[in-house]
Amino acid sequence: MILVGITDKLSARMGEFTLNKEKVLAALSTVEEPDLKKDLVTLGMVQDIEVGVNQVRFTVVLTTPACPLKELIKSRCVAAIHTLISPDVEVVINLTANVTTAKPTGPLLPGVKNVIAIASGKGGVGKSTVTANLAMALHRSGAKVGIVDADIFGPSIPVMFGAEDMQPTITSHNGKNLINPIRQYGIKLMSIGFLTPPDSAVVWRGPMASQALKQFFGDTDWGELDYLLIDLPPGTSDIHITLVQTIPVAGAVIVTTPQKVALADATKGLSMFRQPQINVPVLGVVENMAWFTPAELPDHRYPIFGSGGGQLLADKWDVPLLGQIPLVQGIREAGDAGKPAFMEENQIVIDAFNDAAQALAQQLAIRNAEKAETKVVEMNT
Ligand SMILES: Nc1ncnc2c1ncn2[C@@H]1O[C@H](COP(=O)(O)OP(=O)(O)OP(=O)(O)O)[C@@H](O)[C@H]1O
Repeated sequence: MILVGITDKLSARMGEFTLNKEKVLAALSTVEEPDLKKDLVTLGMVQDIEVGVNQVRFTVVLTTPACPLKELIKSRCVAAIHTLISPDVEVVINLTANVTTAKPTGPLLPGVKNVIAIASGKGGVGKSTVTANLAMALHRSGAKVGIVDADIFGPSIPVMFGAEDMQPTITSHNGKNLINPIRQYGIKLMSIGFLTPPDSAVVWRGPMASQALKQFFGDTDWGELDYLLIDLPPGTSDIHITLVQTIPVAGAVIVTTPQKVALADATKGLSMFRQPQINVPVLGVVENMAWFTPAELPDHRYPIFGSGGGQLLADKWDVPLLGQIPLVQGIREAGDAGKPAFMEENQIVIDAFNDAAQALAQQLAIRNAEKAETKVVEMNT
């Protein structure tokens, strides 16, 4: 966070208006954070006010660098000062972010602010693709991001990040050996794929798989992260239970494709998080392969898997539709080439993942402001 010196005592008398820190605070206390429904001053989002001659500078600390409302908040701050103090004041706003968390600092993942589970009812709907590209979009916005590939039986994150030949190193911290996650394209990654030889069939029994997942949290040095995305196996499994019992999960995202058969499965996946003994808030639905857009006709949308399914699912469970990702050949090609499609130059793809990432970060900020502390789920199994 950039800190600027505070000149709280400086007040400048300009023509018919007085400019001082108190007046600026009073004006900004009329600006509501649209999602959190409280004013910016009460929320502690205004910092480092500096008053100069006919000019005011201050910092607005957002709840996420991926905030989709940044420009709106900025323009409302300017409008409040112009309306309540004077239209002649020059307003300079520095936007920064401090990602919020509802997670207590515990022995596991002490520096990780938000753990987000990415789940799907059915296999092959593009859950790993969505996870990889959401991670890239959040990272580009300025957030610190990691991915745990919890798809123990079919890990695809190493391939999607061109990291299948990489092996994590081990470092000793106070006598304890910790795994250093792989770092690729600015994202920290951990996957069972890094610990087993490529092409070897991994035969894991349930308890072994759960044990491996626990290591990704207990024995991995994640450092500081704003968002740790967990790419879960499709459906419902022991891995899901292990996850919520091991670490506090802030929320879940359900990835689905629009057709009826996928929705029935997605409903099962979603309802699992809503079960009282699991009780992980569902942050929303991402509809993948929402329509087909050919490279040579970027304005065309062919709803080959039907349309409106994601919205239907979201409405049924009263959660937001976070985004719709088109079926684009380049997304598949990029995944196979080991570079998430978000890094390529297809603006349609970049916009789709950016919108979904912003909506996700926004829902999480609302969840962190409204809901109780994130807890590990305790169950008698
Ligand atoms: N929007 C898209 N456009 C084009 N291809 C896509 C899209 N989303 C996913 N794919 C491709 O579909 C295939 C399956 O995607 P992915 O591996 O992400 O699915 P998954 O749900 O994680 O699968 P699994 O059930 O094996 O975990 C991959 O080849 C991927 O590149």
